[in-house]
Amino acid sequence: MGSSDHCTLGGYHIPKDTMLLVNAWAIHRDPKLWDEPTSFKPDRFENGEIDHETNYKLMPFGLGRRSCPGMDLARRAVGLVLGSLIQCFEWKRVGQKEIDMTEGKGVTMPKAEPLEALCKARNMANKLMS
Ligand code: HEM
Repeated sequence: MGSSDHCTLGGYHIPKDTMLLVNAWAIHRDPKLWDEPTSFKPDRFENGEIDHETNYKLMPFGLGRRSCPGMDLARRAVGLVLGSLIQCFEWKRVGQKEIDMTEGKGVTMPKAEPLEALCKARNMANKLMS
């Protein structure tokens, strides 16, 4: 689906019927918007620093009328799934080599080198499942 009419966005003229894609990958790594954009710093999201009503620099679920309708479910599920994987299993990497975090190509950001890991159910997980 393209733009329904001519318009100007950020100084650029957008003709009618243009398909415009937002490069969230670049916005999420823009050093003008983020301090050390490629560092893992979860504390940057503490204290409600990012106000989702007025601040559009974080958009993992898109924005506006066509944003992801599964956002609330996904936000709950991600924490629950990750917490369950950590709580129920013991995880080990294969070998001693540091895990290569290089990004591969693709819309869903695959790892360039697939992650291989060993997992073993903890005792409490067996109790939980039985
Ligand atoms: C971590 C998990 C998820 C992420 C990161 C995610 C992200 C996104 C993004 C970026 C879009 C495109 C928004 C746009 O075009 O601006 C989208 C659309 C959509 N998502 Fe999700 N999503 C997730 C989980 C889910 C779940 C759990 C559901 C359903 C149960 C869901 C259903 C949809 C649907 C139906 C659309 C299309 C909406 C439309 O085109 O009007 N998503 N999602």
